[in-house]
Amino acid sequence: MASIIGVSSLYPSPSPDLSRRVFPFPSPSPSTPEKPHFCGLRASTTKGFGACFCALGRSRPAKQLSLLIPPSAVASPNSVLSEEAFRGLGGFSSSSLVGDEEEEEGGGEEYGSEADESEGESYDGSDEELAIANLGLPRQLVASLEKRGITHLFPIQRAVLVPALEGRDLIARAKTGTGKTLAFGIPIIKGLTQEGQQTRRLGRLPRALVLAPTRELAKQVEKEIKESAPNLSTVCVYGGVSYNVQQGALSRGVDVVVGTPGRLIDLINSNSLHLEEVKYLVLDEADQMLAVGFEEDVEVILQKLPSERQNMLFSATMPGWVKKLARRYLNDPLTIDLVGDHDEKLAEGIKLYAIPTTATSKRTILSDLITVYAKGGKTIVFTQTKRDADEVSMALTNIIASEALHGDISQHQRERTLNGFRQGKFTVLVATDVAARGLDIPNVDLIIHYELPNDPETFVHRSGRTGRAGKEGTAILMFTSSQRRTVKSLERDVGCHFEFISPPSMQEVLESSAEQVVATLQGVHPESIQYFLPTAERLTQELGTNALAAALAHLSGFSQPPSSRSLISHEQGWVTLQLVREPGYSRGFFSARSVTGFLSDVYSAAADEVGKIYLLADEQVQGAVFDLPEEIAKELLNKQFPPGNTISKVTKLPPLQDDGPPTDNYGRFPNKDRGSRDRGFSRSSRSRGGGWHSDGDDAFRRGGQRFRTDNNWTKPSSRRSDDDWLISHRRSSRSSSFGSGRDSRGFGGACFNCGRSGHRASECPNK
Ligand SMILES: Nc1ncnc2c1ncn2[C@@H]1O[C@H](COP(=O)(O)OP(=O)(O)OP(=O)(O)O)[C@@H](O)[C@H]1O
Repeated sequence: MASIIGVSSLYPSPSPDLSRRVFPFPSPSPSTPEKPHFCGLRASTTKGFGACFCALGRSRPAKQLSLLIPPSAVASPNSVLSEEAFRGLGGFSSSSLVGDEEEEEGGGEEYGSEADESEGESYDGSDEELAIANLGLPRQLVASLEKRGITHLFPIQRAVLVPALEGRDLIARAKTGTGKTLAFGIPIIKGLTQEGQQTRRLGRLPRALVLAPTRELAKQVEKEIKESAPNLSTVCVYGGVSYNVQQGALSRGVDVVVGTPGRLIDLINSNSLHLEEVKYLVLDEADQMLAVGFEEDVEVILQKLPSERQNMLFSATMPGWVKKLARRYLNDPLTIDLVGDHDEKLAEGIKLYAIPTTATSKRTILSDLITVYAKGGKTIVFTQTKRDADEVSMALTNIIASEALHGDISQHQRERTLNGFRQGKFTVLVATDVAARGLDIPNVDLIIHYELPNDPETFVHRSGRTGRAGKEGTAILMFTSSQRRTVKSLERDVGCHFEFISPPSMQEVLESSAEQVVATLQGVHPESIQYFLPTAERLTQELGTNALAAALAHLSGFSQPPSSRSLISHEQGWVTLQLVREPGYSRGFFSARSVTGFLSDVYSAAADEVGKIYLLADEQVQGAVFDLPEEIAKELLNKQFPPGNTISKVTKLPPLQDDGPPTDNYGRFPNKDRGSRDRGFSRSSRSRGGGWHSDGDDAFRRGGQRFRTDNNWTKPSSRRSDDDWLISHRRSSRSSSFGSGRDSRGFGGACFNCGRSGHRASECPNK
């Protein structure tokens, strides 16, 4: 028999020899997520690369699908016949899809004739043909899937089904949340179920083995298989928990074992797990096995398996080790790639935003983003380090219920946390990348990359925790100004596009908070309401709608008025003001120095304390916005201004010149300072780990984490002074430019009177 190695998610293959054919391809639409349209095949094979044409089942605009066959990843010319993956479902109805009910229960009535007719022909998929009930699958399987709302195959499931049922070895890749688990699960469940009751003896040895890189993923695969096939015995083995329960389950007899490599090896070595009857091997997230240092363990396990088996390998990328695995352990594998090399790697339905931040403003912005963008739904915030995950979660807890998840948390607590999050007991999970891969948590609305991920793959996997199974979701990337280039690289590498946003305004935060409170109020039990009616009536009489407004304010967490907040840095206690100079009063070139000069003339304390200054983008109007501490701003607004100049507090930022003028060294931070800081952002400083491990027995096995020097992909520690730089930039602008004694020799602004730099208006020679 052949072997199946697992299916992982997606990612652009680094292999330069990957050839691509692009085909119109329907994908699950948010409106009908459960009914993706499938495609048949009009094959063309050129230079050994398989290709298929997928015909749309309806008139929706076609999406692009590519079927990629990297020659280096496959074992023989045969295996590049990837059109096999999309052969009409009818093509195997007479053999592979023979319903086991026919054999076991005399059923199997629902598949056949139509499919038979399409054998060997192009296949124009339709809802009917993708209906799981029509595929001759075990009735129990169809019923349990239907119970979970799974009635039609997803694309990767469709592509894998035929070759898998024919016993082919497979290498597969598809986007996040597109149903890869059932892509291998359905054929395996069918195969095992078909073997009949006689194999269900006590103490039976496992016939299917699924390797997963993390405990959480292993648990999830186990859950998916258990729920789909309650008739089979599925056991999950992983580290961090006692051996006894797992050994007991294995000894009672098992059909499917799902596990992480470390614990699997321990159980094999202790004679608790015997692999000699394994017929199906799935290697899920194969490239991640490499990334967390499991390559040796995986090979040890593969060598212990019977040679007659079917292998399915799911891998987002094809690093050398995965290719070597495929060559060494797979038999003539068929490669199915539903991601492609150049297309967007993110699942559809994920809306992407990017937001510039600084280290100090991050946390305030974070809670506001969650309030405004998650709208009370589930959010996962990804940090780079375990410490950050703890700290961010702690800081959030005062505002929104949140929990941390990372590798230093005990396995039991990790499971409790994940369950609580799944069940909606709290709405914000702050996690390291331990949660980035594979976790399937229903209805996560928002992903926040609190720090940039280490590489594009991690970005895709983190983001892929939302927008699953055809649903919609939002991902927001927080970055500092020096990480702009990395954000651009990310767009290029992932084939995505960010919409750049500003921090939510206080108004938006207040409105969203109120909306969420209103939604919560709608869930209050009518009986509870009765208890409070008399008080509510009295309050309404006394205070009118103010009573309700006060309740909303309190429940929104705004019992006290919101403190002022900069619109530029989003720091609390700061206010953003706008200076506008009327055209008739122009004194030539207007720059940030004009602002500092103006301030020093009007109220020197303001010049001392001014934060970032941005010029207005409006060519017709000379002006700028700038930050001041709240008290100083109040004082300034009470001053008399020279004619033609207005200063006002703004509640929304006007259009600004991008990043301010490049030569702007208001506050004396010439670009060379920035450059030298950037140069300090070196490879050697990037040594700290990302803070997660995948298996307690294999704690802190890691390796393979990569970073790019070409476009600034960062290791966790690269956060170091990047953010600090921004802060010191502004703070030292205060101390160095406008330092003690306000010595005019140290004056870094421009004269308000003549516009030249180096002196104040009071000392202007043209006065
Ligand atoms: N045909 C289907 N119809 C409806 N829902 C499905 C279907 N197949 C799978 N699902 C659901 O879609 C969700 C995502 O599936 P799964 O976790 O297998 O995705 P994945 O591709 O492995 O994602 P990732 O790459 O992130 O690991 C699961 O909740 C699963 O139950």
